Amino acid sequence: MSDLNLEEAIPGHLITERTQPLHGPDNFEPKMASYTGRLGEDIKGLVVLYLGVQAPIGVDKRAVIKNLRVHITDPLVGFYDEGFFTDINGYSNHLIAAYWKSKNDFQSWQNKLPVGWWYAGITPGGEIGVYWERYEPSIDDTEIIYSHDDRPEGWGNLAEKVSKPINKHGYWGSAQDRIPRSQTEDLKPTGSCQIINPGTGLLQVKPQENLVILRSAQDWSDTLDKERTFYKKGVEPVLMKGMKEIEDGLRLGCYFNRVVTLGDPENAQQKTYSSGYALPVSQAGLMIGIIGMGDMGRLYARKISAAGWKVIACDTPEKYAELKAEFEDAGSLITIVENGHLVSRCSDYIIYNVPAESIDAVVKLYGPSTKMGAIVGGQTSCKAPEIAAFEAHLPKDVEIVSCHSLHGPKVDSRGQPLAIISHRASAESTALVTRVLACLQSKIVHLSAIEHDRITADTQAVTHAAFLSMGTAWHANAQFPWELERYSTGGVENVKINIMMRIYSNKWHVYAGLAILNPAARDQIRAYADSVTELFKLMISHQRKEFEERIIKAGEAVFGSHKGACLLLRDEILDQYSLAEARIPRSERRPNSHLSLLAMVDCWWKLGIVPYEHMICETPLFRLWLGVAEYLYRDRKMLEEAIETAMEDDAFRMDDLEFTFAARGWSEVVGYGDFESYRKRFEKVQTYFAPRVAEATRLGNEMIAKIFEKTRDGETPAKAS
Ligand SMILES: NC(=O)C1=CN([C@@H]2O[C@H](COP(=O)(O)OP(=O)(O)OC[C@H]3O[C@@H](n4cnc5c(N)ncnc54)[C@H](OP(=O)(O)O)[C@@H]3O)[C@@H](O)[C@H]2O)C=CC1
Ligand SMILES: O=C(O)C(=O)Cc1ccc(O)cc1
Repeated sequence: MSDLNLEEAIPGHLITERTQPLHGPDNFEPKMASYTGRLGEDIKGLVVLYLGVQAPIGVDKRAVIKNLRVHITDPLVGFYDEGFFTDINGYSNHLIAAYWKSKNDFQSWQNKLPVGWWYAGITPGGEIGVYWERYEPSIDDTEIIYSHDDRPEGWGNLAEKVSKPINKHGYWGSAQDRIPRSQTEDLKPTGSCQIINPGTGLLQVKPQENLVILRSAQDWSDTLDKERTFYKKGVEPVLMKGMKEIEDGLRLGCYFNRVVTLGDPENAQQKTYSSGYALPVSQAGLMIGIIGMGDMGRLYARKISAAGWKVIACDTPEKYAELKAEFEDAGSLITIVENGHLVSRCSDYIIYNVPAESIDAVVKLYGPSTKMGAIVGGQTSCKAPEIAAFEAHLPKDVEIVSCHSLHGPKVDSRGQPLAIISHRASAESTALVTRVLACLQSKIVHLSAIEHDRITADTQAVTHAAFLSMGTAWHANAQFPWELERYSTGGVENVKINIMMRIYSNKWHVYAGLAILNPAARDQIRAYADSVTELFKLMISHQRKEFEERIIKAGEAVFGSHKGACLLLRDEILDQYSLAEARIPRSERRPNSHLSLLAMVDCWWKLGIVPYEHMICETPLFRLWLGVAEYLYRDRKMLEEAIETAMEDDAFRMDDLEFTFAARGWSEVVGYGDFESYRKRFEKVQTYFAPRVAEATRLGNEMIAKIFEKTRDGETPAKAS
């Protein structure tokens, strides 16, 4: 090709001194000619708009398309075309692709139209949906390449002319080399893809910076006989196979790809184009390591790989074959290896998902194998020992960015808090971790390790201590609470029973680790046991005045500033999720002393904790626990009944006695830092309740999903009465 006098692919006025390396071999000469469209030098940036209408096949979309078309056929629109395709979910789509030469032109066009014109008449939840994808690439973010010099395509239709054969094509990475900005920037992605739901059925997706958007087209309308047969039989099937592969090809780095035929189904042209949204090469190339493939490791591996990142994972060597069979199916982006050394040496970002009490030993074992310059984090619920292990055993060139999903593995991660702890890391590496974990669609909270442990001591450890104590007390009294009339009273009792069962259905080490290893947690659990004991003593000695005053004072301190605010929970929802066979009508319900809740509020008051301030790290269980406490304290009648019952009614006395023993017992075990005694206490109760765990888990999941679905959809909770 050297005799063809190749033109530089980057337009002359955008050439600058290159500081980034080219991807091709030195003195590369393309084997065949390609051309580019030359846009006018006055063009500083473009606006691209894909306007789509989507509906099940057979549904008439014509009226909606007509409404869009009316406004697209406007002289301010530089170029547009229309086409159709069936998407990966089997819906039929009509797609208008429109291009403007400047933001000003686009804005002038937009200003003529009423707000929301393009979805006017669309009913949320109806059969027809519309989408609006707008991109505003600056001119040095664009490139065009053609195999022929007489077939403009896409924004190439805005060009003044077509070049002579160009120099940068025919090698891997050449597309990036043709983009003017790649002369001085590596075009690595920054930020994270975000999905925002502003309500009213609209969903906004904001991709990270440096997303690759491409339109590639084929036009066989001029082919005849042999050439057409060659295209139809030899080229198109292979092309379509490739298109299919990248259509659901996050593993190849492509968010999605659509193959559009120009025209409409009744009048299809002999032209197709595909429009794809790809991750930059660097994302596809990164390897995410997971050490520990238990409940949380699996959740992370599945979500991260589904978002297009390559994952390499291990658990203990005995589980290698079983995990390999489970995760390495065709097309999977997950590779299973025998041990953490193999994960560590090739991963760019490693997440330890192992029990908290073994974090030091596991990091000590695999940490030295960590790839140079990698990022390492952990999922354990208490950060002090995890960070200490990283500092002790990781090479100094390794960065540390930890995380903590504040929910169990069976809870939908969307909208739940996710703590990111950037401990020893550049802003870039923290951003990378944030981008990888964006696939969980959680609410990201950036905290230091110390802040994290202080807050979670309250949101998690004390909450768990209360429910653990309930289970221990019911077991000590040989009761299944849902079989007893006095606990078949709906609302608050349902929460107590379901959450108690939920905790005992989980692994003991999860709760032991976060309570025993977090010094703040130990102190708070002790304070809770003290509150339980002191209130119980006032109850059995009938010191009503002191008891009542204490309850009211604590309630004022904790809930006083939230009087007008919305309640976190509602009885109607909680009532639905009961393990009991018979439900007692609300009017006939026997009040409870609610010692566990009164002591919780008393403990918050004594420790000066305002639990609402910790909502940034709320777990589903904490939200429920605070929700029922709030519910009790803001319903004057219910609180008075609880005080009356605590003082005068012996029906709950035995339960409250055992609850007091249990709270002190758990506090002691945690105080001694005794994992083995913790395990024994936990498993004894776990075994007792095991027969009903499956059903309780289902109910608990439904209850949590319902409550969080309401919150996520922005529905206002009940107003306080
Ligand atoms: N479950 C939850 O609700 C949440 C848990 N967390 C935290 O996340 C971490 C993981 O919890 P979770 O997934 O629930 O616990 P799991 O017990 O389900 O998973 C931990 C896994 O790590 C494995 N493991 C232990 N040692 C090694 C090793 N040397 N190499 C590779 N794998 C190893 C364990 O194997 P084995 O069992 O054979 O020892 C187990 O399969 C814990 O620190 C927990 O506190 C955080 C948020 C929520
Ligand atoms: O919601 C809770 O408190 C749970 O029980 C689930 C859980 C357990 C451990 C964590 O570190 C985070 C969440």
